[in-house]
Amino acid sequence: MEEKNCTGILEEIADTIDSRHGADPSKSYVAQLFSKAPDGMLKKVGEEATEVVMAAKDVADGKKAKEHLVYEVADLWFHSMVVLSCYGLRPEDVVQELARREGVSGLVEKANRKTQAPKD
Ligand SMILES: N=c1c2ncn([C@@H]3O[C@H](COP(=O)(O)OP(=O)(O)OP(=O)(O)O)[C@@H](O)[C@H]3O)c2ncn1[C@@H]1O[C@H](COP(=O)(O)O)[C@@H](O)[C@H]1O
Repeated sequence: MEEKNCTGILEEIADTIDSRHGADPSKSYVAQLFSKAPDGMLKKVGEEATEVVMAAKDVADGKKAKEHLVYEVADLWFHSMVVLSCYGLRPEDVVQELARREGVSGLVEKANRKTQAPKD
């Protein structure tokens, strides 16, 4: 399979997800998730996050191959992207935030969070 640029593929999937607003839930899984928002949509993120933790443990214990973790993280990223789209946000917004943090020690960033966190 042709390897795609990471940001490019995230943007393409986000475009598809965005296009599902108002779509028929019987024809689109993303439209189904939007129709269950917020609770049903957000519940999936919690489930997928738990599955990532379990997959990582299984990989660490040698019970599962590393690809299993990749598979579960892909589910988590996908469901997180659905939530972003629901609130008018894009993966580019997340990448921009990560870029802003790049090179800043997590310890320094943590200390700054108290003064720089987004306002409620
Ligand atoms: N990347 C994904 C993607 N990753 C995972 N999933 C779905 O996310 C679900 C993962 O949740 P689970 O493992 O809990 O599976 P499940 O039990 O079937 O899910 P539920 O019935 O509990 O919702 C599965 O149904 C997967 O098929 C995805 N569904 C869609 N996409 C992308 O979204 C696009 C639009 O999808 P549609 O709106 O369905 O056309 C697709 O072209 C893809 O690019």
